[in-house]
Parts: sequence; C-alpha cells; structure tokens
Amino acid sequence: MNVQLFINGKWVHAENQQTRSIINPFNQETIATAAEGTKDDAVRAIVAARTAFDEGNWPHMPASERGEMVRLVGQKIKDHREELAHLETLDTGKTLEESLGDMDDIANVFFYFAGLADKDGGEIIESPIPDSTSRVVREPIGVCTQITPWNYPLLQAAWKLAPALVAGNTLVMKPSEITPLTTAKVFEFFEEVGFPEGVVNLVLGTGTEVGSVLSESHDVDLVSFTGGIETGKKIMQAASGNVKKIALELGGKNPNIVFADTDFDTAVDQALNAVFFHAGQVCSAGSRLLVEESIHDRFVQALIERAKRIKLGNGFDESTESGPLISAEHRTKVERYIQIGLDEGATLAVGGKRPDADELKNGFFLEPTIFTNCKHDMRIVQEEVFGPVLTVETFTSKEEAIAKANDTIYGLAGAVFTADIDKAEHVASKLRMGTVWINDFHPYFAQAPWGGYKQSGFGRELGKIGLEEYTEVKHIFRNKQPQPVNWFQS
Ligand SMILES: NC(=O)c1ccc[n+]([C@@H]2O[C@H](COP(=O)([O-])OP(=O)(O)OC[C@H]3O[C@@H](n4cnc5c(N)ncnc54)[C@H](O)[C@@H]3O)[C@@H](O)[C@H]2O)c1
Ligand SMILES: C[N+](C)(C)CC=O
Repeated sequence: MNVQLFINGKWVHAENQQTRSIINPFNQETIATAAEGTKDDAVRAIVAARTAFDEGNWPHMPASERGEMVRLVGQKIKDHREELAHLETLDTGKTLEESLGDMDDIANVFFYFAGLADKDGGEIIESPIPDSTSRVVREPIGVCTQITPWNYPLLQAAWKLAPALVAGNTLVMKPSEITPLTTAKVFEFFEEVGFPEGVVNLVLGTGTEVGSVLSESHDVDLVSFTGGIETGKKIMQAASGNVKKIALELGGKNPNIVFADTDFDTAVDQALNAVFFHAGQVCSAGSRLLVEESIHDRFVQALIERAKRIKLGNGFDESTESGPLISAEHRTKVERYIQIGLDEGATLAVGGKRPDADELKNGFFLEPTIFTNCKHDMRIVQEEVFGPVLTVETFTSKEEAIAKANDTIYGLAGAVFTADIDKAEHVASKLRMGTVWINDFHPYFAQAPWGGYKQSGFGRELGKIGLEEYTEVKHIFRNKQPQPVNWFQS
C-alpha cells in the first residue's frame, strides 16, 4: 500500500520523493509506504487551501449543501467500516473490536456535524438605537490547519475535519507521521464525494518539517492541534506570528476517585478499564487511582489480580484484550517512567517489564503495571506517562480526594465512583476538568463537548461548541435612516 499527499484535488508524491515505512507495532512488519512531505509541500497545500477559501465557492455555498457532502463522507466511512478498522488495527495495534467502535463513533461525528450545518441562522439583536437593525452571524474562519496524534488516528482527525468543513472553512490536515493510513483513506472519500479543489488537503510528514509550517504560516487563520503538551507549547509560540486562532487538545493525568461506599466489583472493573484500555495510550486514561483508605488493600489486591490476567496479543485475535504500545521509542519512554517510579520509592505491585511470551517478542508490549505507596509529588504521579501504568494513592475525606485530584498541571478528565449521588455531584462540581464522569469512565460522543482545563489545553471539540470553534462571529449593524452626525462643526 502506498499513501500519497492530497493537494489541490490531486494525489501527489512528496516534492523530494521521500517516503517512510509504516510499521505494524504488533510485529514490526512494514504495512505501507507513505510519502514524507516537506516544508514546500506544506506551503503548496496552504496555498491551495487559501485560494479555495478566497476565490472559491465553498465558503459561500448553502450550508445545507456542505452538510450533505459531509454526510456523504460519513456514509462512506460507515460503508467501509471493516476496511478502515482493519487499517487502524494494523497501524496502531489496538484491538479490532476497538477500531470498529472507533469507526462507528467517527461516522456519527460526520453525521452529527452534517446535521448541524444549517441549524444556526444567526441572531437578531434588539437594537437600542432607533431606526436600525442589528444581527449576529457566524462565518467561516478561513484556512484551518489540523495536526493529529497516533493513538486515535482517524477519530481525532474526524473531530476536526467534519466541523471545519460544515462551517465553510478550507483545510490542511497532517496526521501523525506514524499512523497516516485511515486518514488518507478518508481523503479518497472526499475526492469521490466531489469536494472542490483545494478545500481539503492532506500533507503527511513530521511535526518539525510539516507541522511547523502549518503552525507558523501567515496564510493560515486557525491551527487545531491534538497531541502532547510540549508540542502544544511550540505550536502556540509558532502561531503567535500572525495571531492566528489556536485550539489545543493536550494530555492528561486523570484521577479516578473511588469512595468506599461504591459497588466494589464495578469500581474495580472500571478502574482496570480506565487505565489499561488501549494500553493506557489514551489522553483521558484513568492513570491516577485515588481510593478511600478503608478499602485500599482489598481494592488494590483485586486490581492486581485482574491486571495480571489482561490478555496481551495481536489486535486481530478475538481473545486479545490489549495490543502493544505504538513504537519502540514510546515503549522506552514508558519504561523510563517505570524506572523513575522505582527510583522515587513507589512500590511496583505488578508488571513493570516486557512480557516473556515468545509470540509477543516482536511487538512493543509492556505488562500492565501498578505502583502502590505513591506520594503525591512523585513524577510518576504528576506527569503523563501515556502507557499501561497506574499509580495508587489514598484519601480519607472527600476534601482530600478533591485536592489531590486537582493537584496536577492537567485538567482533562476525571471520574468519581460512589453510591452517594450528592457526594458525587459535589466532587464533580469541584474538579477542574473538562469532563467528569460519575460512576463511569471514558464515555465521549459527538453531541457533548470535549477539551481540557489548565494545561490540558483550550478550545472544545464535538458538540455545538465544536462547530462554533470553527466560526468567526460578526455583528452587522444597519442604520435604516442615515443622517449627518454633526459632531464636527468646522
Ligand atoms: N486532549 C485530547 O483530546 C487528546 C487526544 C489524543 C491524544 N492526546 C495527547 O497526544 C499525546 C500523544 O500523541 P503524540 O505522541 O502523537 O503527540 P505529539 O505532540 O508528539 O505529536 C502530535 C502531532 O504533532 C506533530 N508535531 C510534532 N512536533 C510538532 C511541531 N513542532 N509543530 C507542529 N506539529 C508537531 C506530530 O507530527 C503529530 O502529528 C499525548 O500527550 C495525549 O494525551 C490528547
Ligand atoms: C479523546 N479520546 C478519548 C478519544 C482519545 C484520547 O486520547
């Protein structure tokens, strides 16, 4: 399989003909060859998007027609669900079941935003000035660049592509250089549906080469980024040159607060899923367990037993519950954090190493890992590891749980498990996070906004607000009886 760039309505090689091998993290086999774009490719794509926005019909089409084209792409994603899920599992190692779920979510995102396309007719303001009208309209922002990570390749792209297009923008998408396959496939659908030249552009390549141009260019009006906090800071700086709008969806160190009155088995199962789903490579993973002291020993013991039984393997095997990490480099980073946890004096209760099984030797696997006796200021507790690593702390009051939960630089998501709904609502109101789950962990859907407080970023994706992020707000005032003002008399 060969993947190319899509610029101004054409599939093209990278300007310098360079390519990159795309690797299956389960066995390190090459599954595709992707064009490795350059700065010049990024510039060409931005020029195409700029021209399509400034001179083309796309921003001026009836919103319902744009919505219909976005809906058709959603339908194609639905029709190609199995093929896309297969590619996503090859590319990321996640289980096929998870990839199929992602594809359903992704089609729903396209359908949801397609449905919103023509619902905002603007707002009439009651003008305080006689003989005038006043109204507020939303307009597209212009050229949007969109940069996505490797953990949910097409899902994170969908959250950006669908609202940007429905709102009438043109765009340049750059997926992670190591997981471009499903995003590229959806650009084939854009072509088949007949998106006008230059409206949607795809540039593959690294962040330092392509991503930096997408963030810096003065021809870009908005950059929407999902990825790590350090990259987010660079993008923020790069974007300041022309004061372009930015949306940053960054990492998390998400607390999972478990009170003693909760249903024990449910909370154990949810805590396991919160942190180890997709090998912990989830921005909102419940990687910090805060458990009420009175049930700590029993809870942790149950969790350890369950963690030991997690079936690692090939994402295509039905019995596999978790795949590998994405790359050798990323596994090394997670292993470094495990060493940091040991050096800091946390107790390694389970895991912490590569599995012994022969059939896993070629994949980037790491055992589900739990650290107990964690102190709140340890790096392993404070920093995003982005792997199958759980830290456990205790609390004895809800105030302590809230204080510990809030005490990191992040504010993406968190959860509280308790049978006392008043207590749950109180905790939810105090958590400084973009999403709080009560007696659950992980749900997200097209209708509800997603995004972070604090250094987990700003801007929201999904929901009505996820569409508004891709619009400018304009106030139009009209004087129906123009008269001289007569302020200046000379
Ligand atoms: N908040 C969310 O919704 C959300 C969702 C998924 C992932 N994430 C976060 O993403 C991170 C993991 O993803 P990752 O390792 O791919 O992140 P990353 O920051 O390394 O890379 C993300 C993207 O940015 C690009 N990039 C790298 N350097 C760049 C630069 N200087 N300029 C412009 N672009 C650049 C990469 O090529 C990639 O496409 C984690 O921190 C995770 O929490 C957040
Ligand atoms: C936003 N989400 C949960 C789909 C993926 C985070 O990594």
